[in-house]
Amino acid sequence: MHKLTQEILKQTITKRANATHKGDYGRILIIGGTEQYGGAVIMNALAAVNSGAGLVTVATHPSNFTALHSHLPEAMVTDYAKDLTPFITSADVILIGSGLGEELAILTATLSKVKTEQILILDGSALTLLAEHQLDLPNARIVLTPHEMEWQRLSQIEIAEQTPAKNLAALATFTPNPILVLKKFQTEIYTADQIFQLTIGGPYQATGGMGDTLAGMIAGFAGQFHVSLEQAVLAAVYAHSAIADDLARERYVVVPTQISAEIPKLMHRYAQKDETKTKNF
Ligand SMILES: NC(=O)C1=CN([C@@H]2O[C@H](COP(=O)(O)OP(=O)(O)OC[C@H]3O[C@@H](n4cnc5c(N)ncnc54)[C@H](O)[C@@H]3O)[C@@H](O)[C@H]2O)[C@@H](O)CC1
Ligand SMILES: Nc1ncnc2c1ncn2[C@@H]1O[C@H](COP(=O)(O)OP(=O)(O)O)[C@@H](O)[C@H]1O
Ligand SMILES: [Mg+2]
Repeated sequence: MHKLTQEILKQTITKRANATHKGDYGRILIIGGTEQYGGAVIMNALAAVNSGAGLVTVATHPSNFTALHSHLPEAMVTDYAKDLTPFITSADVILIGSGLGEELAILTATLSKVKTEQILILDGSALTLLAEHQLDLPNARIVLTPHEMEWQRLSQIEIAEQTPAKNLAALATFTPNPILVLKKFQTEIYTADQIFQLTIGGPYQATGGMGDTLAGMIAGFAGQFHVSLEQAVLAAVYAHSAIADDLARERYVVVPTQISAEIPKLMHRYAQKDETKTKNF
């Protein structure tokens, strides 16, 4: 198992070229947020925009539009119950599932429209629905972001039995082969043949919305950095907990929206690598 270090951020976060525009930094479509769980997509979107995503559209229940815009006027919105085909077609990255609740039809319609070259991140309720209804994954570049209970539902491996060998074997049964971000204390990231472990982060992150924030960061990094999907995912996972650790030096708990507010500062430090060699992150 490879331990993740800040090297992943040094390798991934680079200075932006001057002659670029929002179209160069990823078109992200976020789908989720029932009436009850609107906060989940707000946290996805806050994280994606603060990670540098060029254009973010949120397809959600209309009751969430005003709250989303009051937090984030940068995001566009659409009703998730309408035909999302044009939004799906034009997206580089689709993140579906945070706060999606029981909206199975929205999930299956999305899975049927995703194209091979697109990045599809499945989080939260999408993972539970996948497991409950034994849905097939579409042919796309897929990232699964379950916590241990969601992975138990998907893999049928009890939490106490979730060893690296068993997790890899379960992952091999998925087609196409996804990247698995198994979230917990010391999150593990599984690719087809390698396992990476996060050794930073801690229980000050145990707040609802922390995973929604991570999913938005993965979307933002994957849409923006021209590195492998695996590298973008690893960098987002590391950055999320590096910020939490830094904030936790002066806080008992770190809340998800505080993490999003700090993302541009962390990215700035890594883009200025040579001036920050002595800093913690
Ligand atoms: N403000 C919001 O709108 C929020 C919406 N959320 C959404 O709510 C839906 C349900 O997600 P939940 O995760 O709450 O519910 P789940 O029922 O999927 O999982 C939570 C259960 O798993 C158990 N568990 C065991 N190991 C765990 C681990 N390592 N990490 C987390 N839980 C573990 C918990 O004790 C709990 O009983 C998702 O779609 C999620 O995105 C949550 O993100 C919370 C915040
Ligand atoms: N004790 C802990 N130590 C380190 N990280 C934690 C701890 N508890 C939670 N986290 C992190 O917080 C996030 C929680 O994700 P998740 O359960 O999906 O949250 P939510 O769905 O409420 O947004 C994951 O990234 C997880 O690794
Ligand atoms: Mg979650």
